[in-house]
Amino acid sequence: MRYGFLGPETTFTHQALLQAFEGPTPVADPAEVTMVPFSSVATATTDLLAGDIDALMAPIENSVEGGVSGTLDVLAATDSITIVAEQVVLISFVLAAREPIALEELTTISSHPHAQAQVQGWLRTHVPAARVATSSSTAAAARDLAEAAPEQARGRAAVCSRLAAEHFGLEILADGIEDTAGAQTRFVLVTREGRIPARTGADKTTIVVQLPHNRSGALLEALEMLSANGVNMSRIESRPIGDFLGRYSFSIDLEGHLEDRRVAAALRSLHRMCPVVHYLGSYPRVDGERTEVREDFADETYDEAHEWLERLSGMIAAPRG
Ligand SMILES: O=C(O)C(=O)Cc1ccccc1
Repeated sequence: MRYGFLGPETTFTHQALLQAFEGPTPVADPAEVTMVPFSSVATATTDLLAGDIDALMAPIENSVEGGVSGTLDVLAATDSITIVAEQVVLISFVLAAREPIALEELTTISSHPHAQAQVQGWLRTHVPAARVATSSSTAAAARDLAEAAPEQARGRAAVCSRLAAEHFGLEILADGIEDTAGAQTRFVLVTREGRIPARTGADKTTIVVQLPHNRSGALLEALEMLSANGVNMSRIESRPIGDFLGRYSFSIDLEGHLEDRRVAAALRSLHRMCPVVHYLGSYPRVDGERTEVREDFADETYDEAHEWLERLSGMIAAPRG
């Protein structure tokens, strides 16, 4: 099996993928997996859809910056991708260069846009004159600097993980330069085939919905369908659909599994109401936190209600004919 990730080795996405093979419920046997680096989530997604890779790890949400639009948009655009697992990685950055150098002498600092956003305060204070350049990943910034000709490496530094700096043999000029300590990024592992991992009792379900156009209170109505079935959300984000100004889809994480009657009932209601509901998958929560379900939202209660109605329906007289 071939699993894609934003490369090269030692990116945060690579760390998320390695984490997915550890712990009590590994997503696969690492001995059976070839890890394939990509330079963007978009190219990796094309290869996933074409069948060149079997799965792909991609960042979806950051505790500081919020949703990762590239991933959210890819997920919203296709029905043939399923999320099968999530991972959370603690994010901390170092500033690294080829040789020890005074911060005042730095002219260019390269990194991935997510990393740039998370260290911008530190860079403004400590290296205000340096230009910030974009790399395809934090580890790519470290690797490119390590491999550059000496005259091209002069005055340059990379923002990356300590692991990447050490792996590519760079000098760490400053450690822990993130503006928010303890920031985390959540990643999802997506596959092409529509097989849904079984319910564990500590699960999440991800959907993307488009609401009926120009209907006052449509979002409220949709949320009421979740609330009426005791379904809690752990993320909701709006993303432009792209065809007209003002048209948005909503990317939503729900607490629970498709196998939970309450989640299934909420999805049925959303399907009745919304022109588009993309079901993106149900998968185990990485924190293992089990969902507390009130008695009136328990599977048995839904089943009893269903049986009750079946009994009543059985009493309806056949039409006279
Ligand atoms: O560039 C990386 O290392 C990535 O995996 C993308 C990223 C960058 C910064 C925070 C989280 C993910």
